[in-house]
Amino acid sequence: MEKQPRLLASQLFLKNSVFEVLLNGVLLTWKEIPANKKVVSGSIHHPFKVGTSHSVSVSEILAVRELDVGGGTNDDGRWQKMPQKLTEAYPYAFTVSYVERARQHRWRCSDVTFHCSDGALRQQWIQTIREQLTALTSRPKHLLVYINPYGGKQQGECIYEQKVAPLFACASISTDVIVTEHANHARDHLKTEAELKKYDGVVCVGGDGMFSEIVHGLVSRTQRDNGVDQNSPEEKLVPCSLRIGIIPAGSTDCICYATVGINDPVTSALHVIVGDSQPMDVCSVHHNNTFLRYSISLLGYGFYGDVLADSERKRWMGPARYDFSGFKTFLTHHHYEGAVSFLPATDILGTPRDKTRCRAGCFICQHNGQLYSGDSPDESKTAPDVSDREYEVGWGVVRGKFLAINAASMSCACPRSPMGLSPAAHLADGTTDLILVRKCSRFNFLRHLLRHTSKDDQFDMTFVEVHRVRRFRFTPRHCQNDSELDLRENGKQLFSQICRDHPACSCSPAYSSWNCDGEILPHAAIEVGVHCQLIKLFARGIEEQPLFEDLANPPCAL
Ligand SMILES: CCCCCCCCCCCCC/C=C/[C@@H](O)[C@H](CO)NC(=O)CCCCCCCCCCCCCCC
Ligand SMILES: Nc1ncnc2c1ncn2[C@@H]1O[C@H](COP(=O)(O)OP(=O)(O)OP(=O)(O)O)[C@@H](O)[C@H]1O
Ligand SMILES: [Ca+2]
Repeated sequence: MEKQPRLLASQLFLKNSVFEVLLNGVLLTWKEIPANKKVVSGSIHHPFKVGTSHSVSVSEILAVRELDVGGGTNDDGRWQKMPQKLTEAYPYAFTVSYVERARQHRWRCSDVTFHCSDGALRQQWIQTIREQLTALTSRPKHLLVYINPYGGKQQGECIYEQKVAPLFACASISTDVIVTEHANHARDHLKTEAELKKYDGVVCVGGDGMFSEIVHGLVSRTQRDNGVDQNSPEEKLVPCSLRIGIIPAGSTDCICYATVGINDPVTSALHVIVGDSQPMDVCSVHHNNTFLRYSISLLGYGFYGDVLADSERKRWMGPARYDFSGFKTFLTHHHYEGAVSFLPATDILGTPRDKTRCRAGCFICQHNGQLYSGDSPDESKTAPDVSDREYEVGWGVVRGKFLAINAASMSCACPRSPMGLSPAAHLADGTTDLILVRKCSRFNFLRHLLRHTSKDDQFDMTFVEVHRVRRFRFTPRHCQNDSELDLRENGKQLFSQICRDHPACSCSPAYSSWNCDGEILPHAAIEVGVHCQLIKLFARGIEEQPLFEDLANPPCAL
């Protein structure tokens, strides 16, 4: 028989008033008792004050602890402003720490301290709250944390020590912390050494690149443990069981921003503590039946590939390198020729031009996710999920000259572009939005880019098309499979020589590079498949925000 949550109701002191405090297994509620109804003596009354009421979901309580009123300070050393009369009459106190929502999806840790005259009553409250927190089985108890000391503004260690570690300690989460010593340290440790059974999740402190390392480590380890060959593009991959938390300390932080709504370390730490879970699609990228990389946010050829390639040489500039290289790449205005073939997702709900957005508890992700990732018990594997009907409808092909070819598996919202590259994309629907920006004038491309910073539709332009797809391939013009790399190198040398000789000419090099979540891929010809809900994050998707906050950011158009 299921154990009934214990119900507790008491009159307790909070600040200078008496409150009716109720715990029912779902909510902790405290409501000020009007002065004329108070039954406890010794309070300092405010007879004309209207009673206030607060509610906190038990699932968002972080911790409860005793408070030593006599000592005058609480656990973290803060001075308690209690009138002496009250501390004498109600010397037993306990503090509940809980999640409080602030503006723009920010979460904060708030404390409320209740006082009573009876030590046994205090123990009963503390014990009952702790029992109800223990019953929340989705909460992590032991985490493996990787810190990239060189991501973003190189603040990773400091952010973790000052903002995150104290919250984990408060919530009784134990951690093993590894400060990485080189690139791919976290990936390789996860892939081969880490004792994953010990942990309830993996947390990375860094940016999208650091997150990508964790995904590669965990996904590769899971496939190896289950005998799945990553080199086959058709292979169904086995989903990872451990959730991943991201404490943002990078330059773009797009995965964090698009799954939480803000890149704020405290908010992310609180999502980890309450044990949130957000499934995410992962794209696998192959070249000639050889696995190259996974992508979770952006696969970009042309503009975003060139921005990244240029910005990697300017890491010393920190996050500003992207603006510098972005401006330079915009002026360069190179286009690239090739063919994009793609398999449209036709059996799903939603299109890239929808006005609705992927938000916490997204119905479209739930619906589309169930189509192929199999809720049936014998279908434990996830897939490059394509229905028979979708195969019959078949592949489309677009050939031409492109300024940019982007595949956004999620919105790619980030502080630079709060709506993202594809505002209606979904985190976990098993598709990616393929955005093709054909060669156009600099002015038109600028109009397109600018729309990423407002609510205007960046796809509503004649030279832009967008398709929601399950799989796609790109073949650059002149590509001959085996000698592609040679061609790329020779091509680059040839073109850079020509352009040096003719600085005024507007010719473009034959090849760009793929930007795969901030890493350069070594091949231009690639094949991509989406694996629906392959990983899970300690997040819940962006929560709807009150209307008044939305109206604070009116759109602008060019
Ligand atoms: C006129 C202003 C237009 C602003 C348009 C901003 C669009 C920004 C869209 C950002 C999408 C980010 C997608 C996420 C990619 C991550 O997996 C990856 C790793 O972190 N980050 C980047 O590749 C980092 C990519 C960073 C790209 C920055 C591009 C900046 C373009 C600036 C163009 C300036 C033109 C000005 C002409 C007067
Ligand atoms: N100790 C280390 N020394 C050098 N590089 C590292 C180290 N640890 C991780 N890295 C690499 O640093 C790269 C960048 O890290 P990260 O993603 O954290 O920051 P960023 O690139 O500034 O931010 P973003 O990816 O959000 O744009 C990653 O590709 C990662 O592999
Ligand atoms: Ca998706």
